[in-house]
Amino acid sequence: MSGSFLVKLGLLVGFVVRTAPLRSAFLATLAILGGALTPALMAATGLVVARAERAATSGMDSAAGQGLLAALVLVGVLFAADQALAPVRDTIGASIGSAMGQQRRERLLAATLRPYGIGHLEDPTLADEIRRAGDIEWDIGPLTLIVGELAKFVGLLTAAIGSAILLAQLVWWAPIVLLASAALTHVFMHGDEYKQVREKEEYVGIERRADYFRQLSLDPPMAKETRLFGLAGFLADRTRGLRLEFLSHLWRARRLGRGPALRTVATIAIAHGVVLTYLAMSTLDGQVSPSQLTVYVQAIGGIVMLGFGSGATDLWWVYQGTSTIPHLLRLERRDLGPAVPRSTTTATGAPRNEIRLEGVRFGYNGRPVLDGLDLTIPAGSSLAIVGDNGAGKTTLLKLLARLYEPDEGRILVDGKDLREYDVTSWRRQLAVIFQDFVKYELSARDNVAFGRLDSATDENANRQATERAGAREVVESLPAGWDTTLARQYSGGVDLSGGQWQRIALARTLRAAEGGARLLVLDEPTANLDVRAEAELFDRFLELTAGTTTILVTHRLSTVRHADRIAVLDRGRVRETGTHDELLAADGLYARMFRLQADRFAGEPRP
Ligand SMILES: Nc1ncnc2c1ncn2[C@@H]1O[C@H](COP(=O)(O)OP(=O)(O)OP(=O)(O)O)[C@@H](O)[C@H]1O
Repeated sequence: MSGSFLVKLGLLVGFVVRTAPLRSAFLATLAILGGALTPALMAATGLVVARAERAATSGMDSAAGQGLLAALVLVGVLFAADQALAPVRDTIGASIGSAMGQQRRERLLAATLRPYGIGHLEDPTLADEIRRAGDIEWDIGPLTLIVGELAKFVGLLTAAIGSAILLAQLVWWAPIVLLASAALTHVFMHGDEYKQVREKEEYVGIERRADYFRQLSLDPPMAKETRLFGLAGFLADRTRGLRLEFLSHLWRARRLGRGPALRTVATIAIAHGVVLTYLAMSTLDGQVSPSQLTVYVQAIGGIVMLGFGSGATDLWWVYQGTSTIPHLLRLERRDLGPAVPRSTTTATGAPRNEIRLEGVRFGYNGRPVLDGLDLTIPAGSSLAIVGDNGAGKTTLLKLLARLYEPDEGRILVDGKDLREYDVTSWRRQLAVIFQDFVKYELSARDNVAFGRLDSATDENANRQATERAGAREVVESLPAGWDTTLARQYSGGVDLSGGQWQRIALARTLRAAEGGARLLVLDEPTANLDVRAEAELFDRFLELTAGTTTILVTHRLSTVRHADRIAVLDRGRVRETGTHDELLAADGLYARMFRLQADRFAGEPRP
């Protein structure tokens, strides 16, 4: 029980109170009331014993007999009240707990969504911190249970204080000795467990890794590959191994060594020996009556409860519960990246003239990907970007979408730095399909309508975009049409082929374009289509989007020739730009790439 525990406890209590002030006050009252019932019950039992002695000699009809009956009724009422309070306290505790869980989820989400970029989401230290601020699943109970446990512990503490007051009537030092012994034995028996909670926070990485293994085994798109490679058993073994590694730390901490066990026994023996001997001698001397003896023996139990049994368990839960809130608060304070900057410069209607990248440098973790890149994209034209794997094509698109900001250089849209524009309005000008576009496990309608959420219910627009993307037949073939969930894991759901998915994603982008997006960005949009479908679709696409600025990334150079201009990206820079014919005539990098692909398709290598 360190000072830091008390600070964390304060944070937890603060969180509880702010989440539900009235319910918390009611729960605290119930907990204290419930706790006070315990010493009251002890005193009432003493009364029963005292009156029973007198009633035994004077009979039940006597005043003493009536007094005994009254004392028995009192015991019954106190006992019933004790029993009735517990479920009410647990119910209120659980309701505050679930409100806290909800609050925490919302605050976690708000903190991680606040930055407008995505760089922070790729930071492993943040992923660990999110896990710590959430419920660490393994062996730590959900926050929902903690409030009830806290209330129970407050009850036990009240009961222990009441018991101490009762016992102090025997001799002032007895409660002090027993409280000290309860605290010491708790530390001897559970000290390592507390240390372990602190250490467990270091192991969230193991837990994340095990979650991933589980997902690899169970998530259908991944499971198909892992089964084929015969990885199922291996993954199960690795998951089990990681879990055991994680739990072994717990077990080691929980194993009660000989030293702590001996210290515990010795502490109890000495403390209880001293108090009980004093009590026995006082009873034999006639200073303590049998009824007082009954009360004192129970009071000893009431104090000791704090260190053992349910008191220890409650405290343990509370301790674990206190570990998550500081992480949440730290995460909220942590600089995860700039929040959406306030700007009154709307990007609506941009780009009208051009997008210009000037000396753009950008890298991940200090490793440069784009290195002094210059590129101009006239508004209303189509540009194809080609380059080897890893050349930085997708990275360039992400910079345009402001998912990252350039480390150096700038991106100008109509002569103004992109950073000056309001980021939300700029993103509304974009319609992007990334290579790894999202296959929403939702209805076909949602999958298309998400391109323009503010008019998602416009069925006509959804249909038109789908028709234009060549996805009408895909939707028509679905068992429940637009309402079909595009994932087999849901009842009535179906999965689509890679090409069908791509058409649906294209429909989503067109939906955004028809809703007013001015810059269409397609990262390998036709990689899953057959050659004929690709040619048809791309011709149609450029025709439909004529006048809209279009950036297309592709490895298929047969597609590229339809674009107004082509930019070749290599080693972080644009090395060549021009039309297909100009670049072939220049006989540079593009010409070499084109010949290589043409040879492959022709099947006859040229010299
Ligand atoms: N989120 C990321 N974190 C760290 N490195 C990254 C990240 N995304 C990409 N990279 C690295 O940046 C480089 C450029 O990646 P990028 O995806 O932009 O290339 P690309 O030209 O689109 O490649 P491809 O043709 O294979 O799709 C690669 O070396 C890649 O490993």
